Formats: sequence, C-alpha cells, structure tokens
Amino acid sequence: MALCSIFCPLIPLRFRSKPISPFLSKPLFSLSFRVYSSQQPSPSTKDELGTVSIGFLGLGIMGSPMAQNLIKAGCDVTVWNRTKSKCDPLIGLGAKYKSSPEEVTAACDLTFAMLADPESAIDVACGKNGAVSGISSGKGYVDVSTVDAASSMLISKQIKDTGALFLEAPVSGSKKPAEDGQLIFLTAGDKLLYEKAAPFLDIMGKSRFYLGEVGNGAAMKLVVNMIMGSMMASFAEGILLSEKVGLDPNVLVEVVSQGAINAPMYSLKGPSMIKSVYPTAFPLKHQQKDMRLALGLAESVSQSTPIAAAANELYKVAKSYGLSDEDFSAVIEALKAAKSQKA
Ligand SMILES: NC(=O)C1=CN([C@@H]2O[C@H](COP(=O)(O)OP(=O)(O)OC[C@H]3O[C@@H](n4cnc5c(N)ncnc54)[C@H](OP(=O)(O)O)[C@@H]3O)[C@@H](O)[C@H]2O)C=CC1
Ligand SMILES: O=CCCC(=O)O
Repeated sequence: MALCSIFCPLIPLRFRSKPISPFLSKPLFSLSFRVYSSQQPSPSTKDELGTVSIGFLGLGIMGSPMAQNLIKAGCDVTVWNRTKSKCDPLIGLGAKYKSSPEEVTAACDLTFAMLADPESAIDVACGKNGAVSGISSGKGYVDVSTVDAASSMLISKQIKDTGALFLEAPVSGSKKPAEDGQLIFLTAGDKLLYEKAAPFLDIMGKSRFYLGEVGNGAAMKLVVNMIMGSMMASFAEGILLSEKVGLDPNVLVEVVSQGAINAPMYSLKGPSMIKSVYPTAFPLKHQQKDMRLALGLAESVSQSTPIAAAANELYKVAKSYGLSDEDFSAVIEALKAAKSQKA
C-alpha cells in the first residue's frame, strides 16, 4: 500500500492550531525557516490508517504506550522487543509479532524504533537481523530514540543505502504524555517520510517540528534534555537547602509553582522527591546518557556548558549509588549522600 494516499497536507512555516478538521486548520503564526509544527489530529480515517502496515521496535517505558496508541487508533501494528514478554500485552490488543527487526521491516511499510541509547539504536537498525536487512525502497524507518547526531547519521546512511527513507524523530515528553498521545516530535531527515509519517506522529503526539537535515532533531532533543537535567539538579539542591535551613520544602514547591520559574516538572516530581520516592517515568540512566551526549555536542562546537557539566557529575554519582533505573529525580540522592559523607 502506498503511504502517500494517507498523508496530511503540511503547511510550511506555520504552526497549525488544534483543528476541528486538519484540512481546515488555520495557521496561527510563523516559525523560523525550515521549522514546521502542527497539532493533531490526523486527517485519516481509522480505515485509511489501517491500510499502512506499521512496525514498532522497542517496547520500553515509551515504546509500549506509543505502540498501544497506534493500535487503539486502528493501525495495523507489528511489534518486536528484545525481551519478548513486553510484546505480549500489545499482542493481546491486536498487534502482530515478528521475531527480529529484520522481519518487522520486511513486513511493514513504516517502522518506528524506540531504543535505549545510541548503541542499541545502531544495533537494532544495522546489526545482525537488524532493520536494514529487511527494509527496501518504498519503505520508511523513523527512529524516535534519543541518540547523538553521529549515530543518527550512521543509521540514516545504512537505511537510505537500501533505497528506503529515514527520519529521526526523538520525542519531548515522558511516560504520561506517551500514554496520552501528547508527545512532541523533533524530526529531521527525509521530508517525504515526514509527510507520510505525519498521521501516525499525530496519533502519538500533540505537535511535531521538522528541523531539516538528519542530526538537527537529535541536537534539539539533546539541548532540551541538557536544560532539563540541569534544572532537575538545581531543583534538588533547592529542596535540600530549604530543608536544611528549616523551611518546609512542600511550601518551596508551592512558591515555585506560582512564580516565573514554574515548570510542570517541579510540581509533578517535587512532592515525591521530598518523600524520597522516585517512580520511574524517565530513567536516571537515560538522563545521564543525554547529559553526556549533550556535553559531547557542546564540545564539538567549543560551547562552554559548565552548569550541565556539573549536573552530569551528579547523575554519575547517582548511578554509582545504584539509582540508574529510578526516575531521574533520584539525582537528589547524590546530594544527600554528599551531605551525609561530610557530616
Ligand atoms: N522515559 C522517558 O521519559 C523518555 C525517554 N526518551 C528516550 O526514549 C528512549 C527509550 O526510553 P524508555 O522507553 O524510557 O527506555 P526503557 O529503558 O524503558 O526501554 C529501552 C528499550 O530499548 C531496548 N533495548 C535496550 N538495549 C537494547 C539492545 N542492546 N538491543 C535491543 N534492544 C535494546 C529495551 O529492550 P528490553 O525491554 O529488552 O530491555 C527497551 O525496549 C531512550 O532513548 C530515552 O532516552 C525520550 C523521551 C522521554
Ligand atoms: O527524554 C526525556 C524527556 C522527558 C520529558 O520531556 O519530560
């Protein structure tokens, strides 16, 4: 089935409003050159969506709800995950299963990949029985993992050498936005694939940006997460300092929520951080990976990033305390440990 029968018309240089009908949506304001953004929903009917076969590789915290939303929207979804048991709930919802990335891309028109890090994204795409082995001209590969630009370019080259199209599309937004179909896609690569994938991105997300050449989406994602990681480390310091000087940290969270530095992250994570519980939405190991990759990006252009470098050290300490799989807000434990060591 040709994908082009279902893609939505995109309006260059515009931010489209949340539409009643996507074909009728009005441009709100211009964004900078080469940047596109739109909001859902897609123009396609459930029947049209089901005519494109979709592959999904990687069913972790993010991949599972993303694939689930595609299935619930009526898409024909085939899944694969290294640990097969994570496929079972999706198979229960109607997904098909293949036993390797190669088989998925061979069977599907369009394949999404949501892997942990550069190593796994490269291995699943380019390794033995990887996606590259099964993909071919007329198909598309959309990597939504958070990786560095060089890894994304490597995957892109191997995919495109087969004649298939490639799009990088890392996401902003965590577990809950993934469940709610409210992710923000930061895409770059083949514009035609961006257009073809748009109806599916719009099922999983609330907005999408097209940023041009492969590497730009990865870079944007790393800059965003570098800021987020530094914000969280600073917030952790503030919570502990407020406690140490005899303030109620819950009041601090409330004060912050009413002022100019308000961020949903603080209100969401603050109360549990004060209780020293860290239910995992974004694993700390992935936040440290993103700090590391962002610092590499900064170094590649000789940009000074001392705040991020200091925050990265805290995430490394937290990892060394066995907190890799806790939520990244557990970085506060690294500061507590430092405090108790000195005491
Ligand atoms: N959680 C979040 O809030 C967000 C995460 N991200 C990014 O999305 C990506 C996925 O994150 P998330 O879902 O949280 O991570 P998880 O750790 O929950 O899932 C990672 C996925 O990668 C797979 N994987 C890991 N290593 C390998 C390997 N060597 N070969 C094959 N598959 C492998 C895992 O398979 P298995 O099940 O077998 O372990 C799993 O499917 C990361 O790049 C992360 O930085 C982006 C936005 C938000
Ligand atoms: O990469 C993870 C991002 C988490 C978020 O945007 O809330």
